[in-house]
Amino acid sequence: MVTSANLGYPRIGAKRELKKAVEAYWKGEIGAAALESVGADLRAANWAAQVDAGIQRIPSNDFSFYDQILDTTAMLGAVPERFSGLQGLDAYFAMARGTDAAPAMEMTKWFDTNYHYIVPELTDRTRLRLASDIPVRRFTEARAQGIQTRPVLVGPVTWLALAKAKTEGVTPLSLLDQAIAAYAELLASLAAAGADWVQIDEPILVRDLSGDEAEALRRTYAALSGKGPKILLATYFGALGDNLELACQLPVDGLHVDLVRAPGQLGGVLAAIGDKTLSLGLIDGRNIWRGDLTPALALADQAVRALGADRVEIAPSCSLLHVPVDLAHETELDAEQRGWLAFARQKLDEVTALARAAGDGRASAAAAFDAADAAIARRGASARIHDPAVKARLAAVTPADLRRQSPFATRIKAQKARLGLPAYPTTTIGSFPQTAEIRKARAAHRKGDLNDAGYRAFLEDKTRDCIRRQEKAGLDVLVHGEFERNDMVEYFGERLAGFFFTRNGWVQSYGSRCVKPPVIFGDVSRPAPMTVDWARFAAAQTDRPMKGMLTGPVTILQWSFVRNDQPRAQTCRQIALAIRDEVADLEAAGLPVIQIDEAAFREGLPIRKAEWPEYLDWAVDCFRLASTPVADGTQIHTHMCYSEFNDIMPAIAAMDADVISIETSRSDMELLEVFRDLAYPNEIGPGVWDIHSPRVPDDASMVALLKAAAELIPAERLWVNPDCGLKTRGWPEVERAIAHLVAAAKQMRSAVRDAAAEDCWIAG
Ligand SMILES: Nc1nc2c(c(=O)[nH]1)N[C@@H](CNc1ccc(C(=O)N[C@@H](CCC(=O)N[C@@H](CCC(=O)N[C@@H](CCC(=O)O)C(=O)O)C(=O)O)C(=O)O)cc1)CN2
Ligand code: MET
Ligand SMILES: [Zn+2]
Repeated sequence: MVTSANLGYPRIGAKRELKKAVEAYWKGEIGAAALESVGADLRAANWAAQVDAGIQRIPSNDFSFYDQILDTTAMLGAVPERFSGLQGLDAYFAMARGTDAAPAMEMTKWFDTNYHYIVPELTDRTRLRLASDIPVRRFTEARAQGIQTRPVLVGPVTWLALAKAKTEGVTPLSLLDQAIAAYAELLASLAAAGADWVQIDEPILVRDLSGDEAEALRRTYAALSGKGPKILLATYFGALGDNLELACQLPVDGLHVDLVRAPGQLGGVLAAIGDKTLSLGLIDGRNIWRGDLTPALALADQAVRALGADRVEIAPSCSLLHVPVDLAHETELDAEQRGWLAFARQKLDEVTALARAAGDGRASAAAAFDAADAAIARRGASARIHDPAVKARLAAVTPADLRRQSPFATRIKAQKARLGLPAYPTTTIGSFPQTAEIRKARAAHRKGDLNDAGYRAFLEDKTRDCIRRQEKAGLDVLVHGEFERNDMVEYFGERLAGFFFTRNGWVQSYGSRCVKPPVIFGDVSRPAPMTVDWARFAAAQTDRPMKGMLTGPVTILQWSFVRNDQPRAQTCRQIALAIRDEVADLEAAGLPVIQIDEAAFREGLPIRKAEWPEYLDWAVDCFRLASTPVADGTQIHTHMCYSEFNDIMPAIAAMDADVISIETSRSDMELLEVFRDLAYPNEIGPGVWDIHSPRVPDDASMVALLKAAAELIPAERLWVNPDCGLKTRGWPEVERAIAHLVAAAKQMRSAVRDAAAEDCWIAG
């Protein structure tokens, strides 16, 4: 028999129950017991759905109130000292979100996904130990419901590899022995509780590994094997590549490989796997397209022939955390498009159909296979996918379309003359608080309870108010606030041809925050301007420079579910042309500054270094294609957040934006050393306010960050701005923080003036 398995299920709930409960807990509206009970209900419902689908290996401990890496950090007792006064859930959430007394821990992207994890912090005083038995409690909880689960653990080597050492001389791997001891204790408890298997995720096996990391993997699994339940080592998001032998030789009982991203690795894995069980990741856990079951079955058959049915499992490529919960809730999609899709719940059915067919022949799951074949064929043949005009326009793009008229040194003079800004100009990243009132109005408009004129008037009011507040605070370059946007990608998806979107296709992005990625199914074009009306309206409300606000092509690509019938680069170029038209229209409407956000530029980087140059080439070209149709005097900004940028600085420079605003405040400006070392030529706004935390920084802390920045970057090239947009914050904290931000810029300006006066004095 071939076994059906799952690696992880979305925990937010089909109706985002977890988000609502967690946010209610933060607001003090419900207590810890009520929150725990929502968590228990979600887990029970998820287990039931998997039993119902016929999944035989069902995960537990894939649930989390915020993030599974943070859970592991707490489990290993690696709570940073600044949170030591807090207990239980309050300590846990404080680590993620910060408190007035203790800044939050860093947050960054999980491999190449739009999921963010909380970065573990290690110091010379960190002592790892098994500080929590949550995985055992979850296992027992499922058992009480009659379900034998396979607990999921983040692997110790991946956890350490993602951690950041905060004191000199500490390297994460120096804590390996402590981690191994904690995991050994945990595995023993799981075995005692009745667990026969555990799944340990070591996705770092698809990265370029250092020799130390490879050695750490060997040491860890030599120590953990045979000490408790059987171990399935899970790898995903890519090929094992040069780590294939290593992965196959580790003394574990099973190995999971991603055959959606890397189908070509099956032969090599079969040759090297020895007597392990092999879990085949055949259903795409990163996209929403209906599975192409026939070629997947060919791979499964190959594995069964080589290993025998009893040693083969069929699974999604990775945890289903990265796809929406259930297509059943999409009642407004047209029948054709609906037939193209599979969300988490549907993917479970695909897994069981494949497992049955791999064990008992295709005929045993004929209906599922015939339906899948027909759906795939219909999608390929759909007339809605192809637009000859888009293809022709793309073919006609020339190198001149990728260049500004003049080099930066010339452009910046024209821009300075036009904008007349002070030193250390202040601005924000675009969005202002998306209050409950705004979301309610948008929901009412969508339902038809608020008509177009009423919604428009409401938004005009909010926009005017936002501009007044920015003027009052004394900001230099203003924004309109993005109140008309549900999300910076979904809004554009809704206005571009080649996209459709879902009503309830939510995916967790970080903590309680979710996104509803639009679906790119066909050639992309812009039927009409998307932002020009609002930009023009906003510009007319003030004498100060107004910044037009767009999302860039790479970010729209990265945060959508992308068609899988042509290379991503091709799709991205089509989006770039659409944004290029919008940029030209904003310039024609008189906007002197246009920001093109590329928040996901780094996230799109392939996991393997060997694939970086190709990606960076087309990603930079796409940004340039989108951003270059303007005159020298129009200032192009870009914005990036939430990533480690150090290793892609030359590409960021090659984008040639006049100004880049970039997230830095949680990492103490260390990023700017790279800007300095590379002699980054253009202007930079290093974020001085961590907007992902409710904590309001004072002006002194911002001045300290700016002084650190001014040590590294010439003052005349520095801007003052937050780390990211303000949509998740409330107005009271925003008003206080922007007042501090403007005050900090003024203090820096007076320092510039004093220095200038001193120069005069010396010269005189
Ligand atoms: N796509 C994307 N990826 C990203 C980011 C991003 O901004 N967008 N930023 C980074 C991550 N940061 C994020 C920051 C904020 C949110 C966020 O605020 N998400 C909102 C949803 C945003 C949204 O789509 N809002 C819609 C729908 C809101 C809603 O829930 N409406 C209610 C009704 C209104 C009500 O009564 O509250 C409903 O439909 O039930 C709107 O404003 O219209 C949330 O979780 O709550 C997400 C990610 C990286 N990745
Ligand atoms: N302009 C966007 C905003 O301010 C950029 C956000 S990047 C995640 O919200
Ligand atoms: Zn941002």
